[in-house]
Amino acid sequence: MKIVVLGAGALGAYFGARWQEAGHEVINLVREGRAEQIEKHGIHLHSEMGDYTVPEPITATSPEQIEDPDLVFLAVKGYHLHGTLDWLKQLTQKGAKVYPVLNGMEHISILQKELGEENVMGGLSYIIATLDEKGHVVHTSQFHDLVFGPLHPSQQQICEELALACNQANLNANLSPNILEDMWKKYMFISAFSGITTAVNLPIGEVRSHPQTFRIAERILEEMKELANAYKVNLTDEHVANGFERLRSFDHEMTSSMHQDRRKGLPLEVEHLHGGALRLGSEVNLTMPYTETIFGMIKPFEAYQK
Ligand SMILES: NC(=O)C1=CN([C@@H]2O[C@H](COP(=O)(O)OP(=O)(O)OC[C@H]3O[C@@H](n4cnc5c(N)ncnc54)[C@H](OP(=O)(O)O)[C@@H]3O)[C@@H](O)[C@H]2O)C=CC1
Ligand SMILES: CC(C)(CO)C(=O)C(=O)O
Repeated sequence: MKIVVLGAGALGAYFGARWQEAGHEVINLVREGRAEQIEKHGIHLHSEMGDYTVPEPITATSPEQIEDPDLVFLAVKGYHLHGTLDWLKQLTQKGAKVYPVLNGMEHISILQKELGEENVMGGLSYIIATLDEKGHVVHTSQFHDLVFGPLHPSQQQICEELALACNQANLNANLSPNILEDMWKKYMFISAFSGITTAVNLPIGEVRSHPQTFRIAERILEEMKELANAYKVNLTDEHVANGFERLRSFDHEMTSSMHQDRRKGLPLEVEHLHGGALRLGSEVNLTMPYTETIFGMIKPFEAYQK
């Protein structure tokens, strides 16, 4: 497959490298700064699932340099989504489908409106990865999972081709028959996990040691379930219980990517995640007091620089 990685940061560079390792053609479509960094230091994975150096990383700095792309793996932060739309339009006009892997939900309707429903697949990822000072990927979890599926009947074939490509690679992949529900499950979970860890600036183990604090995470799961239900996605109390159980099962030091970003003094995706949930809630007259409080607590750090 010919895969364009748009957003060759922690997650994009990681999965791009895994596909390339399996023999697929991967083009990292990057801005100037990242192009220079890749030129200087290459793409390297420090990974619990096996280190890997991409022998000859391919970069492009404009879609005009790319012919016949099959797929765009879109792995930018929510606050960079709008900056990718022109390039995405050019790539979809060249025949590519877009697999967005961003946390959250708001980006889906934006992409569908801008690119056409037939061009936007559903997707998400479970991984814990970040970039070091050389722009190398540091992958610190035992999981490196991709979940994807069609949001439009015309996408079944590309999803099956991607599943085959993933089967050949050092990663876990799941072609989901109900990707919308899976995305909402992740959105529910990440709103609680990233919300509580980022707001109190502590890893999940510390949060768990204070039941009053941990309870807030459970309340956010419940609010997100109500929100999904308001959008006719059937999340249940069992999904809430599973999400809460997952938070219980994480290692003491485990934390969310948003909290890692707060620690590094990087911008935060809180507007896309919690802000997006509140906007969706207000459209269906759903009040979400815990989500609103967490949103307000994180907001001052959104553009915080060390
Ligand atoms: N990291 C993780 O463990 C996980 C992340 N996610 C989600 O995945 C998404 C990506 O996260 P992550 O990989 O951590 O983010 P990173 O910040 O590491 O990477 C994002 C990359 O996008 C690039 N980018 C931004 N705008 C553009 C543009 N217009 N054109 C080309 N490249 C662009 C940035 O490059 P530049 O240097 O030019 O700014 C950067 O390299 C987020 O939504 C996150 O929530 C989900 C699960 C886990
Ligand atoms: C829940 C987790 C760690 C797993 O991928 C994640 O998505 C994040 O922190 O952004």
